Amino acid sequence: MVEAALIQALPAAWDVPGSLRESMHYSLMAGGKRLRPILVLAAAEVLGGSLEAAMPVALAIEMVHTYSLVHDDLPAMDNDDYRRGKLTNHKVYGEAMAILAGDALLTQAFFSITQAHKGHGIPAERVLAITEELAIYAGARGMVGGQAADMLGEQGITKLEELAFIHTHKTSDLIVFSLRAGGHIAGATVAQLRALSEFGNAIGLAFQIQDDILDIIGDEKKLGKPVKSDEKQQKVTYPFFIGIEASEQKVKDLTIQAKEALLRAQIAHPERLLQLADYLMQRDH
Ligand SMILES: CC(C)=CCC/C(C)=C/COP(=O)(O)OP(=O)(O)O
Ligand SMILES: C=C(C)CCOP(=O)(O)OP(=O)(O)O
Repeated sequence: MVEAALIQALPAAWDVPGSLRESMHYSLMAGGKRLRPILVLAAAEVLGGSLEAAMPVALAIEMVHTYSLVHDDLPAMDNDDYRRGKLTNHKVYGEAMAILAGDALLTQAFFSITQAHKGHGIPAERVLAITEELAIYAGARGMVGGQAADMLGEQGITKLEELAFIHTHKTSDLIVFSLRAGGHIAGATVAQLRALSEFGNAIGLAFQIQDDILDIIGDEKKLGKPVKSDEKQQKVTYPFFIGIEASEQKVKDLTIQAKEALLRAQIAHPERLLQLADYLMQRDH
C-alpha cells in the first residue's frame, strides 16, 4: 500500500523542474524498508483508525525520513556513496540538486499531512496536532538537533548518556512521531499516546543500536549501504562503548521494555505493533 501511494505522491501534472522531480523520485522510490510509514499505519490500525486516512501522514514521514538520508549522505555529513543499494542522490544528481530534493521532500511532507483532513475528513484539530508534532520531532528539538549533536560530538563523546541523547533525537524521534501520528488519526487518548511514545522511544533506540551492530557485522549487499562506515569516521556507538554482545543484549532488553509499555496501555489488539518490535530486533537487512 505504501509503495503504491508513494508512486503517486508527486503527480506528473505538477509544474516542477525535471531534474528536481527526478532527484526527489529517485530517493523516494529507491526501496527502503518503509518502517516509519508502516508504524503510522499499524498504530492507526491497532486503535481502530482508517488506513486510507492515515496514508497521507505515512507518506509524509517517509518523505521526511528520505530527505534526512539524502542530506546525511552528503559530503558535508557522512559522505556516503551508496544508500538503499543504489548510488546516493548527490552522486547521481550533484550536491545542489540533492540539497534541493531534500528541502522539497521536507516541505512536501507538510502538504501531504493536510490531505488527511482535506481528502479524508480527519478532524482539523487532530491534523493540527500531527503538524505541530512533526515540526517538533523532526526539527531542532528533534531529529535535526540529534544530527547536529552527532556532528558536533563525533569523536568527543565520553558518556553513554551523550550517545543516548543523539540516538533519541536522531532516530527515535521520527519513530515516536510515526506512532503518535497514527494514534492521532485514530483519535487516541492521552494515555494511549503516552504508551505509543514509550514504545517508540524503546524500539527507536534498539533500532539505532541494531543499525550500529550491523555496521560492524552486517552484510553490505543485504543492507544496501557500506558497512564499517562508523569505524572509518571514528564514530562513537553503543558497540564501540560496551561491545557487540552487550549491545545485542541491550537491543533485546529494550524490545521487552517496549512491548511492556504497550501492554500496559488499554489497547484491545496491539498484536501488529508487537510483531513489528520483534521484526526490528531480528532484522539483518
Ligand atoms: C537532519 C538529518 C540530515 C538527519 C539525519 C538523521 C539520520 C537518522 C541519519 C542516519 O543515521 P546514521 O548515519 O547512523 O545511519 P546510516 O548508517 O543509515 O547512514
Ligand atoms: C535511522 C537510521 C538507522 C537510518 C536508516 O534508517 P532505515 O534503516 O529505516 O533506512 P531505510 O530502510 O529507509 O533505507
